[in-house]
Amino acid sequence: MKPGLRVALLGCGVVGTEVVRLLNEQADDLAARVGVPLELAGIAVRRPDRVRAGIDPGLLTTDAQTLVTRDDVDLVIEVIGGIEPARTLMLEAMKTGKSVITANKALLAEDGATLFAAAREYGADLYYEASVAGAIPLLRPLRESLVGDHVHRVLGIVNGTTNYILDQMDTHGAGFNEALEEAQALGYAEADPTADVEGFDAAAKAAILAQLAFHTPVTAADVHREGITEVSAADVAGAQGMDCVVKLLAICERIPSQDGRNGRGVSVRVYPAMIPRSHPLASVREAYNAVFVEAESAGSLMFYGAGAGGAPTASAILGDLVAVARNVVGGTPGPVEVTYAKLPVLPMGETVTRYYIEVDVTDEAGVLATVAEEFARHGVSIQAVRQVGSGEEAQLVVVTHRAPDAALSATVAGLRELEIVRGVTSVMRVEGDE
Ligand SMILES: NC(=O)C1=CN([C@@H]2O[C@H](COP(=O)(O)OP(=O)(O)OC[C@H]3O[C@@H](n4cnc5c(N)ncnc54)[C@H](O)[C@@H]3O)[C@@H](O)[C@H]2O)C=CC1
Ligand SMILES: N[C@@H](CC=O)C(=O)O
Ligand code: NA
Repeated sequence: MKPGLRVALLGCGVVGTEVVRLLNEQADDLAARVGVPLELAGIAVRRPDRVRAGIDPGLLTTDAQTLVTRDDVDLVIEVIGGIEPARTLMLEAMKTGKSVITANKALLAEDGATLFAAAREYGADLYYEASVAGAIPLLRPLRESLVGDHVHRVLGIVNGTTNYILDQMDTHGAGFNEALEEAQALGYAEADPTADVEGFDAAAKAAILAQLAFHTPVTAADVHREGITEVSAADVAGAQGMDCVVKLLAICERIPSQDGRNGRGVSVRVYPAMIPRSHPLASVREAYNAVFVEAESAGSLMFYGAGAGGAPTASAILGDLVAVARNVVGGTPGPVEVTYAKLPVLPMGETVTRYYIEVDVTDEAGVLATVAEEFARHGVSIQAVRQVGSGEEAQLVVVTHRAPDAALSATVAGLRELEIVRGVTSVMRVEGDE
């Protein structure tokens, strides 16, 4: 057989361990698929003394910098996570002509431009399927299969940890912290789970998706982000009362304009929202992910599968590894990102959404009219309103029609100022309906 391609692995945690296992277990098949064997040249770790079953201790090093620049290394897999030293290591690898495979959405969403520029400059491949929606082939379809189409919208559940937590709260009445601990134990959560529960992880993925879908530069800082830490048992119960379920959604939309096909700009946002139980996303349980892509000619496509966890993520990495290795063997580099469209990312206030609002009110004549007037004052049309309880317990539950988010939040602020309002107890956007 021809000489093999030598692979450096950076990081050997939840995902890295599974990458090593698959590389070992599937060595013969991978060699047959690529045309040459793939051999592990070294594994950069922080704690080399830790016992790692099935891993040759002779491969371990704490010197990642030297590993990525070694002459006998052809390809680099980065599964350390975070911004530094991951960025420097990947840049060093590409500078020395090595292609890179990464699962690092945080870095791609913060400074993908630098990485893509280096890939272009040094003729290296940069593949990152594992960075969004774990095992689900989603980036390659956007990057290759759909690159001849015109994508209007990408919408879905892209964070396994938060979906696991919300699912446990909905189906078992579990508490937030208890469900988060389970998700961590199952290997779904980021090293710092704040990235999951505050929506940073989903926002990074939304930025990557929007950039690919709309061929326009989008970074994590452009994404409107709300996490699930404020989602209470009462919100979940409120959703159940509406025959809805709460999901953390990532939504990337091209906002139409009167003139011009590209649209006025794009809206990229992440927030918990109610969706009807009849919606396909409502049945996405545990740490699964699901994403709809709506494109002009292809129509609506749905991608579903394991969005987190060591083995599923390693599957996406191995897929990229084989693709990149084939490119190296064939001497044909993979696709290079283009962000020619330069569409503005529109402020959240201009995005059109719907709200579900629960208001504690004094139970007296004219209250409904006063509340309705506040909505009207901001040009927000009410779709449905009902009173729950009476006397001290009186509550109005209002669901609006679609309106600019700025008008909806101004309405909520106005409601809080009304004398007859004792408190606004739940505010949540409603998606997947109307
Ligand atoms: N766990 C999951 O379900 C998924 C993770 N990812 C991404 O994959 C990457 C890795 O995630 P996990 O494996 O879950 O994290 P992890 O925290 O389990 O593993 C990261 C490993 O890198 C090591 N490390 C950190 N700095 C290092 C350095 N300078 N040199 C050598 N080793 C270093 C850590 O000691 C740790 O063992 C992250 O970018 C994450 O966002 C992507 C999709 C799913
Ligand atoms: N922490 C992430 C891991 C995959 O990207 C998640 O929970 O989805
Ligand atoms: Na993926």
